[in-house]
Amino acid sequence: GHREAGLPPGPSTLPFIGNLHIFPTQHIHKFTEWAHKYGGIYSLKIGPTTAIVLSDPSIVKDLMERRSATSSDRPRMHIGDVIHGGLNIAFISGGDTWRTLRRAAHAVLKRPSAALHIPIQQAEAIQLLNDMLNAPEAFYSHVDRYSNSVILSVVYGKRAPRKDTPELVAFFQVLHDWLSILEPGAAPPVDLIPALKLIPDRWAKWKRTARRIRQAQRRLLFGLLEAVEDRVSRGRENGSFVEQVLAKQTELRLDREMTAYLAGALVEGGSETTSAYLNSFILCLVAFPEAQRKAQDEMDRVVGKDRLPTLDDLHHLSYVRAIILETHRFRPNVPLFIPHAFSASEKVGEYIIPSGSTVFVNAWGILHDPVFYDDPEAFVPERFLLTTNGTKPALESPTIPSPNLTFRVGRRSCPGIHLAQNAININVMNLIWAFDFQPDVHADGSPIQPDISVSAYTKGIMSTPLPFKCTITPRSLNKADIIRREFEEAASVFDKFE
Ligand code: HEM
Repeated sequence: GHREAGLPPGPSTLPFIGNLHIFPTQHIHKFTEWAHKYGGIYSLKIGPTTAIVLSDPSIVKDLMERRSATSSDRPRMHIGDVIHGGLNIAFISGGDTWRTLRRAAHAVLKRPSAALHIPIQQAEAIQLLNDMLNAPEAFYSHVDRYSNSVILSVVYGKRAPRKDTPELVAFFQVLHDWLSILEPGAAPPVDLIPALKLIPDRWAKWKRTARRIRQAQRRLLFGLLEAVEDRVSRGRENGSFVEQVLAKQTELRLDREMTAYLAGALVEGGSETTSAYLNSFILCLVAFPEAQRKAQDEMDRVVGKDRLPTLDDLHHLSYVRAIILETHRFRPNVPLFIPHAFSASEKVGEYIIPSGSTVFVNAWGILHDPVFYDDPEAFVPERFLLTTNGTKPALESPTIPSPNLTFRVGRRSCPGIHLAQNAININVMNLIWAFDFQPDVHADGSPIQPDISVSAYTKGIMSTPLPFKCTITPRSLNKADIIRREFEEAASVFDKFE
């Protein structure tokens, strides 16, 4: 389609590719290059649909916060609706069902509720250290196991001690199947050409695939739910999300169907995001040894060598806090957010945004904007010691981007933020305390320069470092002993989740 009058400017129209309005296939920096050329608000025409990209924090604030009543929808995703029956909190429109799911998610994920999960997060984090000690070359998959296991414990009270734990394998197989059918080209573009939905089943393979995925997902979600109900009936509660929701079902107005889908969506939302961050953090440590050394020095000064750090220590670790924020800024893991959609048309200056347009919040572009950050392409934790937002000193811009931008703006903000931040804080401190992270070496012993460019990360909604190698060694024998001892002690926490 051509660009209608009144739309913000943008690159020439893109070819007709199914689902591109939901799953960008371009690398994130492309969206930012376009922002440099066309401005803080521009449009993309993708077939008949319009996407708006926001890279200016004051426009983001205006549209996504002040006008959140009309900017909190999600783009239509027919195949997704067929699979989850309109019950996936992250992908459905902002109507009553979403509000009910959101209220329940918030009830069990707000800051004080999230704090109840710290013991299992800590125990799992100790297993992560122990796994890295025993098989450092497999660190990447230890991190994946860690974040999958924690979220399964938090949501269902059932952990995954190994990468091949059946619940874990089944969950992520089904998740993978359903996300891959949404990828551009995997199915015909039914959202762009609604008539395609009318093609009878026998010629429409996607319909059969979608039904098969739906059935597999339901077997899994209800199986996990039943296991919790069964445990509760035997008086063996362990504080999981599903237990809390079951206990408050009437108050939260969640039926069994909604409970099952909400739990599933939280596991989906909470696993890959956390591991993406932690693996990205490790890559940054390897690529920026100077920053790693400064963080270790601070850790040694504040915590010492004879005990593991705790969450309370973070108040005294300003450089560690800065390195956490700089990792978010430098390589945000959800760089374009989950696309929103407008439920009514809106005017921005002289532009008209039609109802139904997709909106991408270009968090990557904002967090790399030289107007706000000195030397934005460099990894400089010190910027967060200079100013709380890491932005240039004495900025007079009315809207200075917040480092929390990687989690939230407006009504669809990440409900898992507290759980995620606790996980990140615990693990970052542990890793800095425990190990040296160094580049992998060539056969002759010379270091292999780690690739920290955006092409070392996945494209699309999630930006995760592609598997990479590095050398991980404990910083002392005593620390290795402490890790082994703490791991044995963690068994008493694990007991309740096995
Ligand atoms: C490093 C970790 C994480 C990051 C960076 C992150 C970031 C985000 C972002 C950017 C969004 C989209 C916001 C929007 O569209 O406006 C989002 C949504 C969401 N996140 Fe997270 N998240 C993380 C961890 C988690 C965890 C641990 C959970 C679950 C416990 C979770 C559950 C969700 C859900 C359910 C949504 C959809 C909300 C809705 O559409 O109403 N996330 N997250």
